[in-house]
Formats: sequence, structure tokens, C-alpha cells
Amino acid sequence: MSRRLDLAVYLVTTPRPDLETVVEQALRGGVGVVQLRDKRASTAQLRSQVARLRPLCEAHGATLLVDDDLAAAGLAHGVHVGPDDVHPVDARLALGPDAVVGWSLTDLAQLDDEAALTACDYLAVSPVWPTPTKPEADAPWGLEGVRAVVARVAGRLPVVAIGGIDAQNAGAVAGAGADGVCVVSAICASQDPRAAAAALRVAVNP
Ligand SMILES: Cc1ncc(COP(=O)(O)OP(=O)(O)O)c(N)n1
Ligand SMILES: Cc1ncsc1CCOP(=O)(O)O
Ligand SMILES: [Mg+2]
Repeated sequence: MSRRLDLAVYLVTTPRPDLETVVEQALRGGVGVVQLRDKRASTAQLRSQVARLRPLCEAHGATLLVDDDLAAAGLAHGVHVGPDDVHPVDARLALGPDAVVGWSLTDLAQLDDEAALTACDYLAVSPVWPTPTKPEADAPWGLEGVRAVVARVAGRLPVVAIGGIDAQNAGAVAGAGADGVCVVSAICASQDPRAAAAALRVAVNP
């Protein structure tokens, strides 16, 4: 991975008609990574959204990733996969050495998968807290889980956390050792996505 990866505030999108406006505002507020996540979209729809979002992200020096879909991710800067998706090694082989590959951690045993860790650029502790945005998510790690993961991989791979994070608790997540916070609703459900992103940035890097 050769591009600069600013994981401090990481936006995972939810489908909405004004997505470009929300992303643009979030980028102005300091989001460094945007992940396009739309479970219902076809590859063709994702690719067309990537074509619109990528120039926006690049204008702000940010990274655009796609959830799960390697064909759409090939038009972006990389992909985020989970333990039930394509393996990070296969994602790396498909997208090449310059792509960003992120991997969700739902179980500490995943850290024994040396090949996966070598193929990844970052790990996402998922979820740190329960969240209505993803009710089917695995058991929450809590802050102790963030600490446990960071203790295992610190200095080797950056660690972010996702699930139930907002500007009030983001500082605690960073205090547990996370390099960044990933959010859906804290930005997408805000009346002011720019201010919401900026508040998260301050909480992570006071
Ligand atoms: C940054 C980040 N972390 C975790 C997830 C969840 O990924 P996954 O476990 O593959 O679940 P789905 O998003 O595919 O439902 C994520 N997308 N992004
Ligand atoms: C996609 C995803 N993966 C684990 S939790 C989650 C959703 C996080 O949403 P929110 O930031 O609104 O809690
Ligand atoms: Mg997935």
C-alpha cells in the first residue's frame, strides 16, 4: 500500500440520495477514509457511485474503499472485507500491491492468521459496542477488546474500531489504543456532517 492512509476518522456510508453531499461535507470536516457500503447495490451501481465519489475523496487527500465488492473496489483505492467475505490474501491478489485492504476482526483467533495479517493494511475491531445500524453484528468487544487487539498487533498494523461510536465516546476508543474511529450514524444521521466529522477528529486527536 503506497498511499497515505489517514484512519483517524473513517466514514462508512449508508445508502441515501444525497450521499455525495454528505461525503463532501464529511471530507471538509476531516474524514480521511470513506467506505462505500450498500448491501443492496449491484456491482454496476457501486461502480457508478465510486466514479462519482473518488474525485471528491482525492480532492481532499482521502481514501475511498468499497465494502466487500472487489469488482467495484478495483475502481476505488481498495476494499474492506470481513471474516465471512473474500479472504484478505485473495483481496490483495485481486487488487494488487497498491490497493488498501482492511479486515474486520470479530474474533481474537483471526490474529493467528499470519497470511491475512500480512495482506492487510489495517484491522477493524467490530463491533466495539452494539449498534442499531448493524443489529446482526457479532458480540461487542468493548474497550477491553480494543486494548487486547492493540496489544497483539501494535507497531505492526493500525487498528480502528467501529460500532456505536460518537463524539462522546470516541476519545475513550482512542485512549484504548485505536488509531481511528469508524462511524456510520455519527456522521450520516447528523444535521451537520462536517461539524460531526470535525468533532470526532478533535475527540480522537485532542
Ligand atoms: C471499518 C469496517 N469495520 C467493520 C465492517 C464490517 O465488515 P463485515 O464484517 O464484512 O460486515 P459487513 O459490513 O460486510 O456487513 C466494515 N464494513 N467496515
Ligand atoms: C458496518 C458495521 N460493522 C460493524 S458495526 C457497523 C455499523 C456501525 O454503525 P454506527 O456507527 O452507526 O454504530
Ligand atoms: Mg463484509
